[in-house]
Amino acid sequence: MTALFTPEIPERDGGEVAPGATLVPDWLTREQQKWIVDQFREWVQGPVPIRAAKVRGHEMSVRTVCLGWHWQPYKYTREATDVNGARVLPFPDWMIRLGRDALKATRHDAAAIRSYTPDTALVNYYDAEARLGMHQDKDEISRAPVVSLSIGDSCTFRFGNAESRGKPYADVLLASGDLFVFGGPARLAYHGVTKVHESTAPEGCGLSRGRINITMRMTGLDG
Ligand SMILES: O=C(O)CCC(=O)C(=O)O
Ligand SMILES: [Fe+2]
Repeated sequence: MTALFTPEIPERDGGEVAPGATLVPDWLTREQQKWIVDQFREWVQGPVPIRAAKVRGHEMSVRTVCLGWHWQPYKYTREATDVNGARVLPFPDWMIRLGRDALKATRHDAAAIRSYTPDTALVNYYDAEARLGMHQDKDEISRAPVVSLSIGDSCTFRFGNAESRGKPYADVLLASGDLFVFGGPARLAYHGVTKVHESTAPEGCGLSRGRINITMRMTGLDG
């Protein structure tokens, strides 16, 4: 019944969502989105294939493949000891450049841009039912900004505060091509994905169903 009425899709406004957190709608061109989806199709095959990470024995609904460092709840390793023991693919140079461009687009200062060297990316795939509970990205030692890119179906992204999973938070729409950067006072804010909006992927983005999200990060780890 509820589906007969307007679904709760948040507004899609660019700008500052919270101090330190900025949304830039339509940041990636369709061509860039499609090119990244082509890379994704290779990443998922391995050497460490895409998988649902297990949290306290339960598989997450989101599936993840990593670049540079492998993330598992709740640490980074070079080898995917929770999957097949293989070493993850190296972090691509083009993604470092893209990360710096993202900081430029969100008005970070020159020193922050120059020193930004992301060394891990968590590449998530969401089908229409997938969700991501409210969490902090805090397994990194570095507190450099997190750069998030979305491709495919849009989602409702909940961005909250650093104190608790609860209010205050803002619900924003992340659509295909959008950039979201959170750093500074927002770096440890709780956030999650409450809903994927099925069949909203635009023509030409390279993905006909589901949603890809890439978060690049600086781990601050050596070796
Ligand atoms: O899918 C998203 O937009 C957020 C992903 C995320 O928070 C994470 O991978 O830690
Ligand atoms: Fe996160």
